[in-house]
Amino acid sequence: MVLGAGPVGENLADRTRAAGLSTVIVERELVGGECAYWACVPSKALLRPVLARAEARQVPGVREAVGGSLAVADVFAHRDKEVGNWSDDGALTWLESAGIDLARGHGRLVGPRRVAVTPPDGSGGEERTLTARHAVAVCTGTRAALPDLPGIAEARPWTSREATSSSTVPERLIIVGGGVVAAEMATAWCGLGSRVTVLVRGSGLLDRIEPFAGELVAETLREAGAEIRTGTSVKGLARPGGVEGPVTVTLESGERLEADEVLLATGRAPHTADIGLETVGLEPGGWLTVDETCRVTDVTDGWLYAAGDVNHRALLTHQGKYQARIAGAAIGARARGAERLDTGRWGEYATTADEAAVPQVVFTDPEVAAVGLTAEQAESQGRAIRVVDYDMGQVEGAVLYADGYRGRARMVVDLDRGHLIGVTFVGPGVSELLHSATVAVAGEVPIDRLWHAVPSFPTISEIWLRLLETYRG
Ligand SMILES: Cc1cc2nc3c(=O)[nH]c(=O)nc-3n(C[C@H](O)[C@H](O)[C@H](O)COP(=O)(O)OP(=O)(O)OC[C@H]3O[C@@H](n4cnc5c(N)ncnc54)[C@H](O)[C@@H]3O)c2cc1C
Ligand SMILES: NC(=O)c1ccc[n+]([C@@H]2O[C@H](COP(=O)([O-])OP(=O)(O)OC[C@H]3O[C@@H](n4cnc5c(N)ncnc54)[C@H](O)[C@@H]3O)[C@@H](O)[C@H]2O)c1
Repeated sequence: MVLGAGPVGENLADRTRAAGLSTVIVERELVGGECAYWACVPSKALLRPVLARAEARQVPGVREAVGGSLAVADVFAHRDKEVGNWSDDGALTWLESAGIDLARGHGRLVGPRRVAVTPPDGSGGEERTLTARHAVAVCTGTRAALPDLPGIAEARPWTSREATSSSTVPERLIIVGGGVVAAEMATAWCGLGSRVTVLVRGSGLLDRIEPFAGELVAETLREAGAEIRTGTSVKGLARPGGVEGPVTVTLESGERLEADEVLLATGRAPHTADIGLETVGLEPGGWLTVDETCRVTDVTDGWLYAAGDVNHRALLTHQGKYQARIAGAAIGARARGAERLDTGRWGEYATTADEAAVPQVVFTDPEVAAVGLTAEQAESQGRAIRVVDYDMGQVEGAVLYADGYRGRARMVVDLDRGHLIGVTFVGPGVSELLHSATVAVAGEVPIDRLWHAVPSFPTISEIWLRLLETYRG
């Protein structure tokens, strides 16, 4: 039984079906989850035109043709199409073809292996209790975590949901936060025509990635007209004129800023407060701690699993789906009576990539793509490393891609193991470079062998050659 039909729940259900188990998935909103309707998909649909225009403006001969503003109505219409107009009809067809049953409603554990499903209000359905023969997998994802600010209810701030689904461009938009949602939404709404101000509590954007990435994104946002204020905390919100009026943001310094909307991009909280964890001896409301097969620790008989955002290992769709593939296979194998699974490092039933090779692309202008450890993270783990940086603007393929290409790459080499443990790129078009780095890190490809992986001329991939040449001296 799978609780939550986001990308992770869907994949886990698919894998347990493939393992021959009858599978039911419980979903209280839309099959497809946050990712499909209010996160990855709509945000990328809003960002793609902004990034395409930014790149085209760096190509002589094309620059002049794309000088104007975006056709925002077309951008929104395309976004709406990509999210199926917030209908899950397509996903239902897939569930049926995969042989997965759907129970619509809010799922809540009511004891070991038992889940009560409360149908949505007004559906006329009745609560029923389902019992799993083998396992229950919690894939309930997250919601926006909002700070406890005075005036927040009255101010009706945007969360990631409104920021990805709005079809109105606010004239002035304040974004609170400096993480991935803040950076991407600043890029999107600035490109769509809002005057954007980003209020960052810390010293810069994207502080979990190599510092040069956030610095270049901030520089580009500033050039596009956004204001990025670092070391700035918010004390309160207000919307004195009611819903139609502007919102006021009061800073710790006492300064007041006014905007038409304010987006709080201040992190995520797990959907675990109301799923009956207390009925199986777990604390409600927190992230679920799991082992390498995504089995929740401290549950007698090991029937409870948690995959995706809810276990807080890596809040990314692709990484959650990876966990789902492994957890689904482990549930299937254990149901067949397997007593020992290969859960060793990089074993068939181990989510090893979660700690060794998590890739992430941030779709800002320019794009940021990173996998594995930053230099600082590697050092704090006490690894003997060598860091190699290269200016991507010196690579012929990059210069041909965008006139005046600005970007940088870093590889972190583990000197004891002789392979890469982290790679970061920032620059136009780097998102499609990332998988080469992921293969090198997850495959632990010896750095001497990478020397024989020859990148084509003249592509941006020649950054690999430049990094390796610099390393070899
Ligand atoms: C603005 C934004 C942009 C993002 N962009 C990207 C991106 O480009 N790439 C990327 O990899 N990641 C991105 N992410 C992160 C990504 O959205 C999450 O990692 C991903 O959605 C996690 O999938 P999930 O299945 O674990 O959870 P979710 O997608 O949150 O799905 C959980 C599902 O469970 C349901 N549910 C919850 N509780 C219950 C219950 N009690 N009973 C029944 N159903 C329940 C929910 O209704 C939901 O459908 C983004 C996040 C945000 C906020
Ligand atoms: N392209 C992608 O892969 C993508 C895109 C969007 C989101 N995501 C995922 O979604 C997750 C959530 O993203 P996010 O940006 O909401 O969270 P985040 O944790 O990345 O960033 C939250 C930011 O809010 C700040 N913050 C927290 N509390 C605050 C407060 N009270 N006042 C001011 N600032 C405060 C933090 O300092 C941080 O800068 C991320 O983990 C990310 O991996 C991924």
